[in-house]
Amino acid sequence: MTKSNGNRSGTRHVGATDSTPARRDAKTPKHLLKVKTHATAKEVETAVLVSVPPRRQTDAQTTEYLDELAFLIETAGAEATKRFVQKLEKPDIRTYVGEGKLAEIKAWTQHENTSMVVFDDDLSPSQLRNLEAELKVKIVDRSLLILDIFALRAKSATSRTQVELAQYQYLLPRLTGLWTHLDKQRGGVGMKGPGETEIETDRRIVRDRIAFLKEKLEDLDKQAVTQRKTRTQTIRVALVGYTNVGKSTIMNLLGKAEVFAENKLFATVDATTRKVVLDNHVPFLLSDTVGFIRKLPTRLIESFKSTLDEIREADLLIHVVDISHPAFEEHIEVVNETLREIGAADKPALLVFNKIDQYKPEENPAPNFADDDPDQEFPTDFEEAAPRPPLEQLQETYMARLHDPVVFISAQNKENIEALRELLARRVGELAAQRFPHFAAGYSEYAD
Ligand SMILES: Nc1nc2c(ncn2[C@@H]2O[C@H](COP(=O)(O)OP(=O)(O)OP(=O)(O)O)[C@@H](O)[C@H]2O)c(=O)[nH]1
Ligand SMILES: [Mg+2]
Repeated sequence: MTKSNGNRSGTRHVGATDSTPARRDAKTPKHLLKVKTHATAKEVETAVLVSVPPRRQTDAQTTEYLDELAFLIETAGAEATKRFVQKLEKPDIRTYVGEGKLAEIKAWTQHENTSMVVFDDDLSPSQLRNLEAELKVKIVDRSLLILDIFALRAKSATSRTQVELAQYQYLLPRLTGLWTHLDKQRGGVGMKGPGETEIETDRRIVRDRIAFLKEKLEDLDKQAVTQRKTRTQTIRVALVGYTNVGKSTIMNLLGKAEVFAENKLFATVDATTRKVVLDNHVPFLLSDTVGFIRKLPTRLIESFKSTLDEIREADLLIHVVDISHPAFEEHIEVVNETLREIGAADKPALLVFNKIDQYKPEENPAPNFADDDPDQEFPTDFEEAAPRPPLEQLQETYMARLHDPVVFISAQNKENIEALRELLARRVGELAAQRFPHFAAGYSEYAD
């Protein structure tokens, strides 16, 4: 772990890791790369997490969200070492947190090894600038963090172009802040200086680049559409769900594919499609897709259009849920909401509750910042989360409550996979019978 203070004296970080397509692409202007790239430290970077929950949010939820943010940080290759929480009606317009909290954060970052301060929301360009001026460490917001992870994971031409486009769209309104490191050199010179001209030049370059990337994506999209047209004779099924729930693991089980599955968020960024034949049933195409997460910026969702087309064009969705996660019900909501946003909410779906091996009833998710964080301002109003019911009870509740078929499995221990296969084969059979009625006689044995 580094003893020096991270990026304090270095170039500021505005959206790229060393692995970003932006950086590898020879067409990106050199001077832009210089300002937008930070050295990916060989040592583990340390991060301070900051959250401003609205007053109605329970402490258990706040902990849950901070745990998720810490997991995102870990996935990006850094380590969360401290959490600051301030309950406010809404974040401060100037510095996201209030003055007092900002002073506390500053005192901490000055005395403890801190590479960056990470905010669990998106910051406005002016908040970003003010915080950077005040704290003098790398400032990272939620979009930037997710973009960094996507950049690390994106492999295909399409997903790399999508990430690069999203990075430049993130960068554009924030370009003014890029020149703050010149302030000292400019001294008493007024606000209009060579810096401003350079910003305008950079804005133009970035806009050109955005236009170029959009065109490139359109071309890639056309190719993908042509490719997908050849698949119209086959039923298409897409795995969807919150990130890290086990989609790729299920894909590997059903599709005999080797898809990268890992206990990290956003292990999958590229969509993968495999032909699946379950025993003697109707063959179908199964796609593994990028996971969803709360507060996923709409802009980011939009730039992943081609990946999400895989979901939009599917005949059936397998919505995978990690039932061992304390916030699984909220995750279901986030996924349903995201499906609504991308126009895929009305598709037939199977709900698959995964990780039953890890489900622990009676467990209360307790806030863990209460004990070790003297800064928190609301220790008294901790609301206990209700204990979780036994698995059997949960199963009955869900089976009774939902219209869609439900199945409970452990992809890891291969528990109840047969039930999933049967359900899937039956649903695909039914859909095939509707889509291709003239063939119906051929598979009447399972289209019951
Ligand atoms: N205990 C347990 N772990 C599981 C199970 N299924 C998957 N996992 C683990 O959960 C982690 C995430 O699995 P993935 O298959 O990568 O999840 P994903 O939904 O594809 O994740 P992203 O691509 O990141 O959105 C891995 O470490 C898996 O080994 C299960 O049934 N039980
Ligand atoms: Mg995956």
